[in-house]
Amino acid sequence: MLLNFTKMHGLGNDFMVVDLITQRAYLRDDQIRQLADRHFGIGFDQLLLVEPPRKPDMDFRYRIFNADGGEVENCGNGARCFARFVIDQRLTHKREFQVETLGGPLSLKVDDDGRVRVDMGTPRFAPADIPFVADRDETSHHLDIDDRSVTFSVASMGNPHAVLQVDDVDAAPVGELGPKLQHHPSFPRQANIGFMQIVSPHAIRLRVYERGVGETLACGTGACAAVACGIRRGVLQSPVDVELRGGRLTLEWKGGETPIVMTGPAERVFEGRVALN
Ligand SMILES: N[C@@H](CCC[C@H](N)C(=O)O)C(=O)O
Repeated sequence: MLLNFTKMHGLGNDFMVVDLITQRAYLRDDQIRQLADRHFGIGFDQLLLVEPPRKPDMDFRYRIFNADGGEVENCGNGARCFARFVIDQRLTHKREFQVETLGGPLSLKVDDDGRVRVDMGTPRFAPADIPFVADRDETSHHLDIDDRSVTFSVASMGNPHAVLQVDDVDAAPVGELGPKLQHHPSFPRQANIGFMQIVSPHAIRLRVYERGVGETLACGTGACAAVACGIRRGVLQSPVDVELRGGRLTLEWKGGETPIVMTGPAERVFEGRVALN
């Protein structure tokens, strides 16, 4: 069968977006891995599926699959692309709408300049919510990896994150320490590993080694987790500009039970049609 799709990106974190409202398809995890392959497939970090809502108060169901074929709870850059996609495809006439994800509901709003604001929900820090194996909810945790003690904070944005503070993000051991911490048994569902350099209380630089993908050019939920952990530790103040390898996001968080709000771009790259084997 032939499947219509749109290739999009949010700051270089790239997506295959599939409308499953006007067409029907089921993608197996081996098919997702093949499509995600940058040499033998289309190439993407995540597959985003646009589906009808299952709950009456929601506009759409937003499903996310990593390049390794695993379904995940949330994707921030994907949420902005999702919002642009449903408007461009005329699947809604609204500029502001609610979507259900595996990680909970999100509110999306497309501004007149095309940038998208996403209410990403309330960050959670309790170890059980990540999930992370620890006795207590603390702002910093430690693990021994290869004979050195690694210090980090943890947060859930629906999906699991660990955030390490580094002096120079360009020199950070993202490709070496990222996978080791990500697969540590203390993270039973693995985690996305962020390396954060603090530039000022209102600006950070960030690289993220993502679960199910590896290092990406940007991670929206990783940006939310880094800012939330930094504000909770008292080293950052809202609003915070987050410079990722693919560009910049703005994050606002008033703390406590309030939602974290992310603003950034969403770009269409091309339309295509692919045969599913
Ligand atoms: N790139 C995303 C996060 C995608 C999911 C993540 N890899 C996970 O496994 O939780 C973002 O922009 O948030």
